[in-house]
Amino acid sequence: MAKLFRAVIMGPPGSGKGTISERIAQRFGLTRLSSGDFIRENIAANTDAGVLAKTYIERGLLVPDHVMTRLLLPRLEEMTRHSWLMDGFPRTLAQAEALNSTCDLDLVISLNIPYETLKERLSDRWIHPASGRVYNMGFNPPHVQGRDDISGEPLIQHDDDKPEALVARLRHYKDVAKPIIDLYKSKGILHTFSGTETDRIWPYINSLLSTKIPMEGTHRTQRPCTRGY
Ligand SMILES: Nc1ncnc2c1ncn2[C@@H]1O[C@H](COP(=O)(O)OP(=O)(O)OP(=O)(O)O)[C@@H](O)[C@H]1O
Ligand SMILES: Nc1nc2c(ncn2[C@@H]2O[C@H](COP(=O)(O)O)[C@@H](O)[C@H]2O)c(=O)[nH]1
Repeated sequence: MAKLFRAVIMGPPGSGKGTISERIAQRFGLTRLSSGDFIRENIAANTDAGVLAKTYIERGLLVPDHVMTRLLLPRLEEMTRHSWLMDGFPRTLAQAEALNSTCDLDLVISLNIPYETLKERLSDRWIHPASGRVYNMGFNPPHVQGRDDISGEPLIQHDDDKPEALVARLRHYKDVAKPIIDLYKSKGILHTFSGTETDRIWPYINSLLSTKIPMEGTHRTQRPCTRGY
């Protein structure tokens, strides 16, 4: 069995999940899986799941668990020969339990970023809706202000990225994330990183993963992801 490594990255809105998961994918050659990207693909393809998911996203709500698990878990079953890092799933305990019945995770990264930092980042966050590409006027601005670097299409800001929406969003995140964090802590696979700058957190994540991700040539047995949900 070729070496495999499966991990999840979680954190509140604006914590740098997308930013850090891109760096991890590039540095360690993992496949980056993003629940948001899966949803956008289904919305663009006008699938039943995409049409349903859109009605929730447009209201700034989480997509129902059964829709997310039906959307994501079959994709994980196709990834039995790949190492991956999942960004954005699980977001609820039900999702974590569904994932747990399907795949063995090696590691979970949890980002613990102060409220004021989240508020500042989200107020400067601009997104290309179709691709989910993310920019920040202070951290990674687009080449042309207001335009996506790849498509040139306009960037937008999410209403729920506004400061007045963040307090409620953050409270909801803490409520739903706590049992997931407790679950992974009890499994001994949770690693929490705190700070206000991704560039200062990154070296610690990099060195942790360098010790955890199997080198070429090492072999580990691991059950493939199977339809356990
Ligand atoms: N695991 C999930 N369960 C339920 N809904 C999800 C899940 N992942 C994504 N979504 C929905 O899709 C939307 C877009 O997800 P995406 O991760 O791209 O952006 P985001 O969650 O707003 O990012 P951030 O956490 O940085 O604010 C989310 O706002 C949420 O409504
Ligand atoms: N000013 C900073 N902005 C940052 C940093 N790391 C990420 N970001 C930006 O914040 C949002 C949220 O990141 P996401 O990856 O969770 O979407 C996004 O706009 C990033 O570009 C940082 O250290 N400083």
